[in-house]
Amino acid sequence: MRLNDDNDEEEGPKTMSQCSIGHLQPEKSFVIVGYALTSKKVESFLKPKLEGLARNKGILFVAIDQNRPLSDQGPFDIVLHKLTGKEWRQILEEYRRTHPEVTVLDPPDAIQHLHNRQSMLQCVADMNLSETYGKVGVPRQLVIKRDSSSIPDAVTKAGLILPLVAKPLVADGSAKSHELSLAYDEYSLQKLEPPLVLQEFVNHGGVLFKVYIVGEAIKVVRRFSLPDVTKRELSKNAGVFRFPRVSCAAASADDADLDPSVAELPPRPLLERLAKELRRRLGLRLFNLDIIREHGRRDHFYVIDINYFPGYGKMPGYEHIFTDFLLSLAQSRYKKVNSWKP
Ligand SMILES: O=P(O)(O)O[C@@H]1[C@@H](OP(=O)(O)O)[C@H](OP(=O)(O)O)[C@H](O)[C@H](OP(=O)(O)O)[C@H]1OP(=O)(O)O
Ligand SMILES: Nc1ncnc2c1ncn2[C@@H]1O[C@H](COP(=O)(O)OP(=O)(O)O)[C@@H](O)[C@H]1O
Ligand SMILES: [Mg+2]
Ligand SMILES: [Mg+2]
Repeated sequence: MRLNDDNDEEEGPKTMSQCSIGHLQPEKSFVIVGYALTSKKVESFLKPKLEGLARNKGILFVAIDQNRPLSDQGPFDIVLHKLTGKEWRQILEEYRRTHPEVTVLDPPDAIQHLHNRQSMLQCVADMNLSETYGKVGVPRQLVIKRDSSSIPDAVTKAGLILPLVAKPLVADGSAKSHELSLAYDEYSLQKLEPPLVLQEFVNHGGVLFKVYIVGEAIKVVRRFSLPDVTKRELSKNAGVFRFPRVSCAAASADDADLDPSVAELPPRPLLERLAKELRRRLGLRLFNLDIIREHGRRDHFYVIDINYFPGYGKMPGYEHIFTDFLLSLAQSRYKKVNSWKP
């Protein structure tokens, strides 16, 4: 491993993923990052600009071959991954146990915590963050494990107010886990398919904030979101409206001409508190939060979604932020190892 030489120049891509590490002997001078990602993720994240900048900073990305034992590959300084399945989780856990010198981003069990929409938001609810800069909570929600006919009763008992957003309980990245519905009336709730989370819909002016976290770094962008539901609309409409992949279809709202009270970003100190606390409680370093501001209440925020290793490719300047983060990890690991030496 070589420490950051701060050479920031961007140059053309070198597809190191196709090179043999042994041949280049990069372990002597480079930070080696093994990655296990879907081809979609490789395309959106591992763009030529990132690989080029990384290379200039002394970082090499090397594809992990899932058909070969992980221990036979590398050696890696860092392992970056976003794949699903129990088998893969077990491979990673075993690798973490046998290779404590490698930083695995992030621990599989911590990621697993985000694969359930109830446990995902529990940390935010427990924090009950309320301070000078505002209040951060989660919308009131109810988990329905089975029996759709019981939903109207359960909703009344819990005192949830319509409309409700119905989200699949499991958030494992599958297309199905992103199929959301908006339910306008109690009777129609029976049409929903458990297991799901029923969440109060919070009017937020049709814009949400994506808060990207990469280690200590935080970057916020605006995205268009579902429009507000007025009282009149609520009284006129009935039924369940389905949205197959509402969040992915949403365009950036950063350059849009928005009402300033809707567009104003959440206060930086509030986001820093929230991110710091969530990093600690979730045990994760790579994630984003979908945050909305209750329409008309400047300092009332709700976290509605947390995603592991999200679409960083859409985060402005992610190449610099990500490579700096990888170097900082390698540096702290280097310091630790050297402090053990006599
Ligand atoms: O595909 P992208 O680049 O839009 O990224 C997706 C994220 O979009 P975003 O960062 O919010 O723009 C997306 O965020 P949302 O859940 O849509 O808010 C997820 O993180 C998604 O991963 P998964 O399907 O939940 O495992 C992410 O998908 P993967 O790229 O990880 O498959
Ligand atoms: N409680 C809510 N109030 C208002 N809008 C919501 C709420 N929950 C979700 N949404 C809208 O639905 C979209 C998708 O919901 P989200 O929980 O982020 O699911 P996904 O994991 O599929 O992105 C959000 O980006 C937002 O536009
Ligand atoms: Mg989302
Ligand atoms: Mg999500």
